[in-house]
Amino acid sequence: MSADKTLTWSYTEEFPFEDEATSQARLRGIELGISPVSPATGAALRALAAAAGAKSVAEIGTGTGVSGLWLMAGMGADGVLTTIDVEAEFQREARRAFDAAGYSGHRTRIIQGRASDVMPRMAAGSYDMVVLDVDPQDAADLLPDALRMLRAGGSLIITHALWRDHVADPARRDAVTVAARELGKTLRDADGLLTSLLPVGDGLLVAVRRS
Ligand SMILES: C[S@@+](CC[C@H](N)C(=O)[O-])C[C@H]1O[C@@H](n2cnc3c(N)ncnc32)[C@H](O)[C@@H]1O
Repeated sequence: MSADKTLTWSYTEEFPFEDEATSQARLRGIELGISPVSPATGAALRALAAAAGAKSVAEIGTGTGVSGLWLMAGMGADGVLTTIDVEAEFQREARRAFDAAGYSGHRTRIIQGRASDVMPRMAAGSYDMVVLDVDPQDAADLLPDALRMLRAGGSLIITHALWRDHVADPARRDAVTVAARELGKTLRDADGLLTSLLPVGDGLLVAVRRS
C-alpha cells in the first residue's frame, strides 16, 4: 500500500462539486447534529442511480436531504425517491431542500416512521435501489426487507460499511464495528448478490441482486 493513500482518499472526498441546495442541506444537517453523506458518497450514489436508470429508489435515513438530492440528480426526470426517517424535524428540512433544488412534490415520497415499521409494508421486487444510511446494527436488522424490496438487477447500498475506519482494524471488537464487519461478510458471501466494498466516505457497500 502506497504511503500516499491517505492523501489520495482526501483528494477523492474533495473532488466532487456540490451545488448550492445540497451544500445548504449539508450545513443544516451538521447544525442539527447529524452526519450527511460525504460529497464523494453523494457523487457515487448519483452515478449508481444514473447507471441503473433508476426510477424508483428507497432510502432509509432522510436526514436533511443531502443523499436524497444526490440520488435524485442521478435518477431519471420521472424517478421517485421514497425516503424514510423517524425524525419529522429532519424531514421538514429535507422537504425545504428538495423544494429549493426545484424538485416537484411528485418526485419525493417522504415517510415519517421507524424503518422496521414502514419497510414491511413496502412493495416487494419493485425498487431499483435501496439505500441504508443508518448505523450498521440498524442496517443489519433492515437487511431482509431491503433485499425483498429490490427488483432483480437492483442494488442495495450501505453507507457506513467501514464504520469510522474501525472495521478494518481486527482489534476493534465493539458491537457496532462487529455488526458492520459481519454485515459486509454476509453480503459478500450471499448467493445471488455481487458485492463491492468501496473506501468512499464511511465505506460504501454496493450489492447487486442478480435474480
Ligand atoms: C446519517 S443520518 C442520514 C443523513 C442523510 N442521508 C443525508 O445524507 O442527509 C441517519 C438518519 O437516519 C435516521 N434513522 C436512524 N435509524 C432509523 C430507523 N431505524 N428508522 C428510520 N430512521 C432512522 C436518523 O433519524 C437520521 O436522520
